[in-house]
Amino acid sequence: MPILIEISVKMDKLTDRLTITQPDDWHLHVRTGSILQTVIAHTAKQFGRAIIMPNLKPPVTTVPQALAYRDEILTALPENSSFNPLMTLYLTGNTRAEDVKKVAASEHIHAFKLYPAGATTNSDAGVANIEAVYPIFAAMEKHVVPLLIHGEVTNPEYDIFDREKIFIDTQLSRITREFPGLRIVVEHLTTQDAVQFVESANDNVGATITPQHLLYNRNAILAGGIRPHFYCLPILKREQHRLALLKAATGGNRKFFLGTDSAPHLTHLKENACGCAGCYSAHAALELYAEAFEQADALDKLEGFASFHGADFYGLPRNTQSITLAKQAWAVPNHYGDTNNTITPLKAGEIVHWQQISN
Ligand SMILES: NC(=O)N[C@@H](CC(=O)O)C(=O)O
Repeated sequence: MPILIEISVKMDKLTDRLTITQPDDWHLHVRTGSILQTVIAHTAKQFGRAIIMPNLKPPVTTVPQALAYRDEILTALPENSSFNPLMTLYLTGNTRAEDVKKVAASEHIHAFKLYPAGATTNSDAGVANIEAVYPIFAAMEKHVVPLLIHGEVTNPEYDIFDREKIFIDTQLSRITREFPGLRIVVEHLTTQDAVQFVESANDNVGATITPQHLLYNRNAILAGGIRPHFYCLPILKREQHRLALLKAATGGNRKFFLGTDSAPHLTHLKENACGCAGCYSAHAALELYAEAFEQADALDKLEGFASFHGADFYGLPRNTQSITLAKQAWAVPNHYGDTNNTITPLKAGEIVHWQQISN
C-alpha cells in the first residue's frame, strides 16, 4: 500500500503543483440554517465526503433526524456538487441497541459520536456515565458501527491541558480492552500520549488530526493578547505535542487520517467574554494541511493521510477524482458569511501558501 501512495502523488517541482486523489474530511461541523450554505460550499469544493458531526441544538439522535439533516445539507450544496455527507448520530444515555441496528442498516449513517456530557460545544446532552452505555458499545461492536469519541474528561477539577490524557488512562484504555472488536475513532488528537495510545492499540482504533493542532501550539492562543479564534477543544497543547502529531500524520501510518474539526461559530460569539470553542478551517483545509506536511518535508505523505486512510478505515471506496494545489500565495479574507452572520476563519487576514486550483 505505501508504494501505491508514493506513486500516485504527482508533485511537479517545476510548477510547484501537487495533485492527489480527492480527499475526505472525517470530522466536520456544518451547523444548520443560514450559516450552513456558506460553510458547506467551502468543504464541497475540496472534499468528496465528510463525516458530519451531530452536535446541533437539539442534537441529532435518531435516524429520521439524521436523514432530514442530510437533506438540508444536500439542499444547501452548490449546484452540480457531488459532495456526499456521511451522517452520524449523537450518543446519549437513551440510545438503545435497536438504534444501533438501524444505523447499521442505513446507507447514509455511518457512526455514533460520543461526547462526554459537558466536554465541548453542544455536548450537554452527551453521556454522563460512560459505563452505563457499555451495552450500546457491545451492540456497535456486534453490528460493526464505528464509535467516534471526543476523548476528554469533563471534571472541572482536572487541568484543561491534562483532560485528554486522563480520558485515555481512565476511560479509553478500558473501552478498547473490553471491546476489542469495536471500531473506534479517537477524534482530534492533541497530545503525544494520544498518538502513542492509538499507535499501540489494535487495528480497530484510528484517529483524526486537525490542521490547527498540526500548525499551532498553545502559545497561539495567547500571543500578545487573547486570540479567541485559536480556541478549540481539545485545546492546543505544548510544542512537543504538536511535533508528535505532525510525526504521526506524516509518518504514513494508516491509523491517522484527516479530520478538520472545522467548527464555525459567529464572530461575535467567539470574540466574547465567554467565547465559544471551535476553529473554522474549511475555507482552506487542504491548503493548511499542505503547509504542515511541507514543514515536515512530507508532502508525499499527504495523499495517504487525506484521501486513503480514512476511507479504508470506514470500509468505503476511495475517491476517484483528483484535486490539484499550487504553491501560490493568497490572503485569507477577514470574514466569511453575510454582514449579520460573519465567521472568522483560521489565518484571517494572513497568507496561505498553497491554493487549490482544480478539482
Ligand atoms: N472542536 C471544538 O472546539 N468545537 C466543536 C465541538 C468539538 O468537536 O469539540 C464545535 O462543534 O464547535
